[in-house]
Amino acid sequence: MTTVLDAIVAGVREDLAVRAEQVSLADLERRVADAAAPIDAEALLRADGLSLIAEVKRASPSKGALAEIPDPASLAVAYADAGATAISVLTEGRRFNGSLDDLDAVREAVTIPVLRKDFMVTDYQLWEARAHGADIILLIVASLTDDELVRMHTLAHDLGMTALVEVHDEGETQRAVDAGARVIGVNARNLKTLEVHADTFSRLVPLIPPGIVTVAESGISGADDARMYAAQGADAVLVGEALVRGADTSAMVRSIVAAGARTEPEHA
Ligand SMILES: O=C(O)c1ccccc1NCC(=O)[C@H](O)[C@H](O)COP(=O)(O)O
Repeated sequence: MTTVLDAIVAGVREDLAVRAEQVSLADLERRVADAAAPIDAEALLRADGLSLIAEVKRASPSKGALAEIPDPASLAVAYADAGATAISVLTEGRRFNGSLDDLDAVREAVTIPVLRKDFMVTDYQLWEARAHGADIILLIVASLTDDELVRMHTLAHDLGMTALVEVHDEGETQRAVDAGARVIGVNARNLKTLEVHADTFSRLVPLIPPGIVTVAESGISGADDARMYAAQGADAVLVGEALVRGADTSAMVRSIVAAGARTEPEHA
């Protein structure tokens, strides 16, 4: 049966083939050589307190249109000024209405780490991410073989980027750990069914060895959820919809950051 994730990845591969015709890998390699050095996002996410990765998200397969975001750079600046640790930029065009232009605009506008959030299935996309200034890339375990996961994780680190390795069940968590992941994102949204289960993080976090940075992703609606994940030991939360739909984005960022700062992990 074709899942939502399969359908997204099929579209990503088609769009990628077009871009690869226009910009060669050699061109990307030259741009990477000239690019500013990436920021060590892993170290920032590892720091005390709960970090917030705030997402620029216009639309999604689960909810359709969320927000127009005509100026992603000013949204990113608002996130950064209010205390976000990093900015996530969705660059997939068909379902999320994002682009590499959004990534460029955000990269230009902020000095904190930027995550290229996309469905990475080839090495080319990693070079592309770095050429466009990304400090972090997403590797979704469900859409990669073990060999691809290890190879792309290694390449991301060789390019100086942090790899956010995303899982949503026990098997994927083990695969991420075996691949040497240093930052694991536990996605409460099952990307095959789009169902969100808020208990996914607490179920999977015991399987993640100490020392690996953990990020709770999806379905986070505000400070109460952030407090809950901080108490369960999350190092960071990744929030999209609640921020782009909220009436006062800066206030919501500040409240999430403050909630995490005041919460001790339950096992501490
Ligand atoms: O958001 C979706 O509907 C979605 C569907 C299929 C694949 C990925 C999807 N989202 C990507 C994300 O991981 C989220 O944008 C991110 O975790 C933020 O989630 P939220 O705060 O719930 O917007």
